[in-house]
Amino acid sequence: MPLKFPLRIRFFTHSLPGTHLSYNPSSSVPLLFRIFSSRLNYFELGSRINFSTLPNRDQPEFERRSRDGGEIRASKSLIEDEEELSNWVSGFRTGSSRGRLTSEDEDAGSNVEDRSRGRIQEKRGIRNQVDSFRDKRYGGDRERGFNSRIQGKSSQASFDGRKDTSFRRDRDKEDYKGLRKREDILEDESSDQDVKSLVMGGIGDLLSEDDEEVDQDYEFLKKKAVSAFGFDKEKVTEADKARNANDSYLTKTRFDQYPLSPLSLKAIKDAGYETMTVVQEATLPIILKGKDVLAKAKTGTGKTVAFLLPSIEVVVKSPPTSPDNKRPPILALVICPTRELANQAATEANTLLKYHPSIGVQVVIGGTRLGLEQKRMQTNPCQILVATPGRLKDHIENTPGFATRLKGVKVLVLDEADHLLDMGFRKDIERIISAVPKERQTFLFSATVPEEVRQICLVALRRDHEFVNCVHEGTIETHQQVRQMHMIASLDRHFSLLYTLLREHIMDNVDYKVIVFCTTAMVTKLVADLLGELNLNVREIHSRKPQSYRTRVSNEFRKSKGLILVTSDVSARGVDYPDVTLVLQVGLPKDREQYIHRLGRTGRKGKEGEGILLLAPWEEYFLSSLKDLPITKSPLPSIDPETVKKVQKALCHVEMRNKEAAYQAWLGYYNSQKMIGRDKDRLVELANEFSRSMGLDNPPAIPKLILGKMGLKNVPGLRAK
Ligand SMILES: Nc1ncnc2c1ncn2[C@@H]1O[C@H](COP(=O)(O)OP(=O)(O)OP(=O)(O)O)[C@@H](O)[C@H]1O
Repeated sequence: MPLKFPLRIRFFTHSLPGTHLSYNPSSSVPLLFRIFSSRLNYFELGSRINFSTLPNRDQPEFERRSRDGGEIRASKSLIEDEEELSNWVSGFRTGSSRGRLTSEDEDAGSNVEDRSRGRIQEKRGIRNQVDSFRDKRYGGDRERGFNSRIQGKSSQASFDGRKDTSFRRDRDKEDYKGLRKREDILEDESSDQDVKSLVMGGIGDLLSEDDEEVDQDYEFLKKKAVSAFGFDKEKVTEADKARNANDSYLTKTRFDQYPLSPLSLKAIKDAGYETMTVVQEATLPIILKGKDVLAKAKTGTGKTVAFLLPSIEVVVKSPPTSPDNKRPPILALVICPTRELANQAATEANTLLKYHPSIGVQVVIGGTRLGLEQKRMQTNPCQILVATPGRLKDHIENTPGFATRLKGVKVLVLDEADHLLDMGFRKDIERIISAVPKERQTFLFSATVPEEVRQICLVALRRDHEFVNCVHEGTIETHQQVRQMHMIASLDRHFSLLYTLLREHIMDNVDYKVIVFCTTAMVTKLVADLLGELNLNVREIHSRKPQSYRTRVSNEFRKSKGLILVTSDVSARGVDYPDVTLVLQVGLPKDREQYIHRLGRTGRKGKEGEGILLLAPWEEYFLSSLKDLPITKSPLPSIDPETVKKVQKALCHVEMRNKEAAYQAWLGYYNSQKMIGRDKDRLVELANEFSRSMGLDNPPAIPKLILGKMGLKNVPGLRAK
């Protein structure tokens, strides 16, 4: 077929430096997006081509690459939590959301339906998004060296489409305001899994892409790549492996070896940072040269300082703003996926700014009053702004003069970049990037940068950016000094096991500090209630708690010892709690990356730690995604009958409505997991097993509307109300 050949060529050239795959949605048959959305994920050409420009150095454990060609990942769950869903459902009932349900172009960002539809669109139109997004970044100038010169037409069309969408967005501003209110509650966008999974669960099946034709194309492309570049696998030397095994996060390089402001150096010294960490040493010289950077480095190895320090330098070197300027520019913009992380980054920035009194850091996050933030930004110095995406977008659209201030941005940072560029945040990030100048420096940092997200990263970065990878391919992404175990036990034993494991850990560690990760916010609440009933010293953090409470608990946990934090994924990434002795993950993590980030809450700064993943037998398949990590099977501790009784008794004291909410959230979460959600009968059997494990033989009834949205209407074993 004539169409196929050019598609292959274009796809292939995408991995070459300075080239760009173009995609014409009108002609590019489903075959192309099927290749992109599934196979390219595993097409590792990007990771195998090292365009290193650094001279050989044997000390730091990083490698640099030119931009490479991973591809777009399948999206994640999109609905934030039950509250959002039920709000939306009521909106639907009253007809207020109806327009959004049918309009393809609606772009209210936080609308549940938008998001769920977005997931399908991501699969189908992802190439479009990258093209049009890149158009924005490069001002629609197709002559900027991408091979889009050949394919400019289609991209221009999609750019026009975007203009249309933003026009509509303006038109619907009022409507949008109402939606933002709801989004505020959910500012930890896509961090809690609850009912955001509900709607998506039924969609998974539509997204299956196995197809013989795709297989053939994949093989063809792979062969071409290997023959063109003459190698099939990135070489990992013994020296690399030895360095990784050593796993030291500090280097011998001092900060004063670089041309940093003396006042910053003084603050660094006061903070007790003597030498640079690996990622700091690897990125600082490149950033100081003015380049964009995509950096991958293990958890807890100082990425925050790595991006803050050079950002501060940019601010220091910028001319001071006149006091008469009513809209002084924001010079550095740091985006973090969660509120806790944003607060933490701001605190670190303040540490580094100790001797720069005229430079101010402000934080804008959801869950606080917009008006207060507006006032703070207006009355205090605000050259550096740390924000979560939803709230930042809100300010862009609703705070007078804010958009003008953003025009001063010289540095844009995306912390946890892979997560921010994932589907849950993508629209907000697009909006934000379009609000800051194209002429800027951009830094993307994360402990995980899956191949399939790399392509998306390109939309924010300049063509000549550097990829700094401090985790060599072929070496492990987690810390050697963290002992990782998994345990497989039937659901009915999970609560007793959890209690037993915690008790044993407490007995062995006087200064214990444990984080228990649960699948959803409501399951987190249930587990926290249960452990509290069992007289363990617990705190809980998840998206259903008010922000003030979350900040308080987070600060308390940071400082304490002898405490267990039960949490959802709002604490999975970036949060720096020192000296965590154990991370216990109960149930299926959202994906491999989330497992790594959660585990990364222990073993920070070279310290030791322990990680346990507790799964049910039908969740065991997840382990195949961790097979390159040093995680071993652990025998189950024996549980004495007294413990079982004690746990059952404690469960009786947990409020019924919390159990009901946990059941519904559990069902929604696993419904969205492709492997489990596929077979609805089996899913419901498992959910009812979970219900029994809470002591409820009769599973709680679920509103019909919600069952409908989950695609679970009339599935035997469910009770509808
Ligand atoms: N040069 C340094 N020397 C010693 N400690 C440092 C240095 N730089 C940063 N730190 C400390 O290391 C700890 C971990 O840093 P940070 O939270 O930035 O890690 P991270 O790599 O961003 O982790 P994650 O991937 O989990 O987000 C922090 O307590 C920070 O203060």
